[in-house]
Amino acid sequence: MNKDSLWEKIRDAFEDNVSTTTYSTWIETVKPVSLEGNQLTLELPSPLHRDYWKDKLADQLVEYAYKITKKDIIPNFVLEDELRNEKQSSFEPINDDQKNSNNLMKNTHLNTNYTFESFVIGKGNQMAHAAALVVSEDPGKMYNPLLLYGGVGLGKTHLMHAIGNKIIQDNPEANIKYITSESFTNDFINAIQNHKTESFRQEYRNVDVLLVDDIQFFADKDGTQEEFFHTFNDLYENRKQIVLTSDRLPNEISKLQDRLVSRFAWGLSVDITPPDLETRIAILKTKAEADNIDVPTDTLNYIAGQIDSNVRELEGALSRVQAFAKFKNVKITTDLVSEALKGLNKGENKIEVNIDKIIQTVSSYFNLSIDDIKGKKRIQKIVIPRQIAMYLARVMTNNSLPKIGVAFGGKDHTTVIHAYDKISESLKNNVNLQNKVDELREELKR
Ligand SMILES: Nc1ncnc2c1ncn2[C@@H]1O[C@H](COP(=O)(O)OP(=O)(O)OP(=O)(O)O)[C@@H](O)[C@H]1O
Repeated sequence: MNKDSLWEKIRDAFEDNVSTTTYSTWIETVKPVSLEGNQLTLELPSPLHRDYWKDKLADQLVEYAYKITKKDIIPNFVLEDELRNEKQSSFEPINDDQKNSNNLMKNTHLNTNYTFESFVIGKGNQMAHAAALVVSEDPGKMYNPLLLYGGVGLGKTHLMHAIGNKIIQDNPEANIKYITSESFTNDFINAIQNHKTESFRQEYRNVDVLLVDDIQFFADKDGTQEEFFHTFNDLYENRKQIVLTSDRLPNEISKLQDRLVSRFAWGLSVDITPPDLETRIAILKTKAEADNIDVPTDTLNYIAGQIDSNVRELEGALSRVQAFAKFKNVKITTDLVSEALKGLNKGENKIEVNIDKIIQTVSSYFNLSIDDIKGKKRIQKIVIPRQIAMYLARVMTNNSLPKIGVAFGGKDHTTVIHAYDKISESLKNNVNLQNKVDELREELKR
């Protein structure tokens, strides 16, 4: 693989995982310079970019590069003018120590920045935090598996790493493995191809703690599910701790085998919901302090009021403001923030799934009119699509139940709950419905 194709893949991985702001500010501005051995040299436009990369993105880059190449790629960040002056020799690649300070511990793939100390507790994540803490203090005992679920960017991965970091801190000998379900799948496929399934099994079944991120991507992959089922059983029987994250409850993941769904429910499942205003302010305060950024309180309040989707977007907004102020060489004020975040608030920069779009998409998918979906007709042909639309509104948007009810022609919130329960229940064993809901989800994300 050459520098360009490797960088392209890494860039795409970032694009899928960061906000548009973060992507356009920090990722798109990078140019690959060379790939020599394991060292990937990247050119960045400013010292600020280099600080940001080293601080916030380098560990993610190493992780993506590892997934792509199965090698530990070492990033080397250089600036445009440094390259021009051919002073490259003064820019050492990141050595192992620095890499650790870039928060990636090689053996576990844990991000050492994601700790309980750096996690702000609020209404939406209180339970998840408490459960994670219990698991980290006594792994393999109380809640096994622990499943953290909820929307994107709400801190599931953070808590999962915090568990791993705490266990390592208390017991440096502990064998901890963090992996995304996609990497597990890739590892498994590679193992089959290279006739190394035995060592694959050894690797996964010899751990004390297995942390698997984003299990929704197991959907549809029967062979991997089968393998994971055995891994799970083995670890569980040996009282090893398993922690899982997912964007929804396992029974809502269509094409996840029933035996996995039931095992995942053996322990404790806790959801994380979007942070309220106070929590968002507290998170911003913590981040600003950690990064040594001087932001007046009312300006922080303003940012928290503008960005209400998730914590990742919130962090992206703060970074954008910071970069903006540095480039302009001015202090951060509410006016500056308003300029920096123009066009960005309320998730405008991502594909928005709102209730109206859901109603529209579902009605045309089933060849019905919008009035049918919003109306009161009780014939089967309409009732089911209406319930599917309500279900999607509940799982794909952050609207409250009463708000969803109102958008569906002024229905009571109990109707929405009923629709949600009905569809969730049917999704467990109705393959036809699963396919329809999957197709609709895809359509809505387009
Ligand atoms: N309560 C919190 N306190 C401090 N930081 C938080 C909190 N919640 C989330 N974050 C930060 O927000 C960012 C996104 O969180 P994280 O990656 O854990 O989300 P996620 O729920 O795993 O999302 P996804 O499903 O997209 O992987 C991280 O940088 C994390 O540190």
